[in-house]
Amino acid sequence: MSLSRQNIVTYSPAYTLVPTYECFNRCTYCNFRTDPGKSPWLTVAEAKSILQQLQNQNVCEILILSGEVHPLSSRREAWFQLIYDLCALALSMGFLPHTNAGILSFAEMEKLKNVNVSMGLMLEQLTPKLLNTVHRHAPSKLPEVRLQQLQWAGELQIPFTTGLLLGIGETEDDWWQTLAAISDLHQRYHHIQEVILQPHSPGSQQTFDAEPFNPHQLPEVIAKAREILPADITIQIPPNLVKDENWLLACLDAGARDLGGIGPKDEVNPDYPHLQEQRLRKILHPAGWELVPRLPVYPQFQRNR
Ligand SMILES: O=c1nc2n(C[C@H](O)[C@H](O)[C@H](O)CO)c3cc(O)ccc3cc-2c(=O)[nH]1
Ligand SMILES: C[C@H]1O[C@@H](n2cnc3c(N)ncnc32)[C@H](O)[C@@H]1O
Ligand code: MET
Ligand code: SF4
Repeated sequence: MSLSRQNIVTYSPAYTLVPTYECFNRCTYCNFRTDPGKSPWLTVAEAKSILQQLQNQNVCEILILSGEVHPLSSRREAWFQLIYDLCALALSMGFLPHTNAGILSFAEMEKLKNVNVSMGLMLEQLTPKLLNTVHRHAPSKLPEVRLQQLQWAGELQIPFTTGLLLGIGETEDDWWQTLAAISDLHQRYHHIQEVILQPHSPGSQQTFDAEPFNPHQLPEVIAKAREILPADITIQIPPNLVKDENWLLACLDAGARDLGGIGPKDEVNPDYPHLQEQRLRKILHPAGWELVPRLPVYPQFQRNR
């Protein structure tokens, strides 16, 4: 690698499609979900008209981010088919789909592999303590179920994004254990392309009454994560959740090298708008960083389709 490339920070010009906001889980930090049956689903026709407007706008990634229909619900199959059809549509229009639709069966994951360039699922935190608090009514957040998703993605050789949600009642030791688990799985399957360190950021819809994760702690977490994770995993931080410019720069100094998907709306944290790309450049450039767009699949994972 040439010296000049050491000061590069990447981001993915992205647009988020939401098949449905309805979710049978009730994570208390969630600002996204509605109750089952309470939100109309996105139609393929609506998605097509959105995607047509995005053509020639330099957007590559279509993030398909969804609330979850219960695996035993009679509506599960239609839900899955919609997600599949949205991915296939995006691909056919020249975009690169990345799906995070929560917990999938092995067969569902195997099918989605054919219409995604990469996929994602946050581990959040592996400590079972959270099942008594923020995840009490969220069966999809069982630690062993989420770890198994990462293992299946490895078996299927799907380039994968995962991460930690920070500040939801875990301890520092819990961070290192969750990171070590990601590291172990990657050493077995070599499929994790990036790890998101996502600071809990309270929004107007959530019931979880806690402070935002202290951004001043983030550089320390990143530095330790850099030590725990294999060097070929990139650390991603969401710039809209790290408001202070100096702390954003401190995160880069600590080892973060990617700013994730940047688009018109952060569907998970709608109360935290993204800075314009030009504004970000103005913050990063004086500090010696070059902001460069990337695809939702990292070069080392790119295969001919
Ligand atoms: O704009 C966002 N993008 C989110 N993304 C997308 C991410 O920033 C990247 O665009 C993708 O990882 C593809 O590179 C996620 C992807 C995942 O697989 C798992 C969780 C997230 C969470 C967010 C998020 O909160 N906001
Ligand atoms: C899609 C991902 O978004 C994250 N997520 C969900 N709610 C919040 C919040 N209030 N603040 C920050 N991140 C959140 C979770 O980690 C989830 O897996
Ligand atoms: N429901 C999925 C999860 O939590 C993805 C969207 S969260 C707003 O993993
Ligand atoms: S965070 Fe994901 S799983 Fe949890 S309630 Fe929200 S949409 Fe559902």
